[in-house]
Amino acid sequence: MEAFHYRQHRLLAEDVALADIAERFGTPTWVYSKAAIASAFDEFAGAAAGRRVLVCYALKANSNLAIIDLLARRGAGFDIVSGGELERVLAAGGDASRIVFSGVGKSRTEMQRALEIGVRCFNVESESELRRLDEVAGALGRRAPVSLRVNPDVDAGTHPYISTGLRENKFGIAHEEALRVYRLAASLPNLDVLGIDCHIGSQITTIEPFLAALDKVLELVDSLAAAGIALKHLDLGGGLGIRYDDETPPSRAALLQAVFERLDRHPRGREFEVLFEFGRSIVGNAGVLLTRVEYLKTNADRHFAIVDAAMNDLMRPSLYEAWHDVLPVDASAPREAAAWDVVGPVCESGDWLARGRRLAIGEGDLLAIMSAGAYGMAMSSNYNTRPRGAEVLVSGDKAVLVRERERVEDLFAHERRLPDPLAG
Ligand SMILES: Cc1ncc(COP(=O)(O)O)c(C=O)c1O
Ligand SMILES: N[C@@H](CCCC[NH3+])C(=O)O
Repeated sequence: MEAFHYRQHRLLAEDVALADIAERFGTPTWVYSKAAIASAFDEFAGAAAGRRVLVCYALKANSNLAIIDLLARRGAGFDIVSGGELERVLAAGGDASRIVFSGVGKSRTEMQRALEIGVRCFNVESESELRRLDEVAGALGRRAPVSLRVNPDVDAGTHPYISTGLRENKFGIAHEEALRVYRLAASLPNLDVLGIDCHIGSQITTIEPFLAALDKVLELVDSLAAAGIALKHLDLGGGLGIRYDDETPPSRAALLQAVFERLDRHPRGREFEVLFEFGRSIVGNAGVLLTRVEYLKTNADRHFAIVDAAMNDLMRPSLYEAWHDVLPVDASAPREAAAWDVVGPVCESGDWLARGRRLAIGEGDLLAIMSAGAYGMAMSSNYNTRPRGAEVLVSGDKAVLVRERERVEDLFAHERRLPDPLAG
């Protein structure tokens, strides 16, 4: 059964009516389905059965502690990109030895902390970072486990803002440079070269780019072996897309099977442990943003439904012109359907969540902005001093608060009025 579905015209999350959640917790509120998150992760884990595979959940997609906890209990590893995300994994009970640390700009402090707690691997993205990591590890008297993130120059066919595997992107080490940088890594005294890493982009809806990147990775693995550098793992990144509108991404199992088939054709393909860093495909369709219509407003040109969620809550539409389906929470009352622009209260013309949607809605109605589990709350801000919404996790007929709604006073709690010397 779909996690979000209608029963007698009422939209439910599992067995809980979204209208009841709005009543209990207010709006805007993010609602996640535990079963949907668990089954997405389990589909990856099931497809990997019989192989040495670690699916590392990319925290950046949604870093709520309850979600980390849920995935940690199912055996997930974690892909992090900051010291903050590292602390979240630990606070949620995740295991340091299952963390891979990605990102182009790791600070010394972040490196120290990650070495102290013993992360699984650093995905290093530049020569300077490699040298710094060696130095930081040496000062601590430790060895740093490393992979180099290589940039395979593969077009993943995604929105230009989220492609990462092209030569022009800031990510990774150019494919042609990789052998030289690996030699450097192998020569530095405080590093252990463990693997190779590659992540080509996000919301990828076909299998081909993953296989093209894997081929480039395997070519490198062979050149490295010839140079006497033997790797233990391949980290193939994340990036599998989901259905927002009419996309038809491969299933999680189909992607993993295609990858394993390709690996099996390589003479040493079975020797490597395989890591993945999936984010969106685990949580994206497991969450919605629940919002209430404040006002309807029609001018000569457009119909606007002004809702209580905005671009500060879900910025994907304004940032990428991303499509999110919009569903009425109560689909029973027939009203004349018009084409509505669903917009928020923020003072920006770019503040919209959906445009030109045929919806039958009235003031006070509840709407669900669908497929909002990934890069929703995680990318939200407090622009216009808007407290961010609550987060609720549903399991069966239970709904629990997993993040309280912010209060306005929280938002300026760390600010100061003019201190004395400047007050005059
Ligand atoms: C290094 C890295 N790993 C994993 C991910 C997760 O990607 P996705 O949510 O598309 O699976 C990202 C984001 O694109 C990333 O930058
Ligand atoms: N934040 C983006 C994806 C970027 C993925 C992070 N590398 C989105 O909402 O689609």
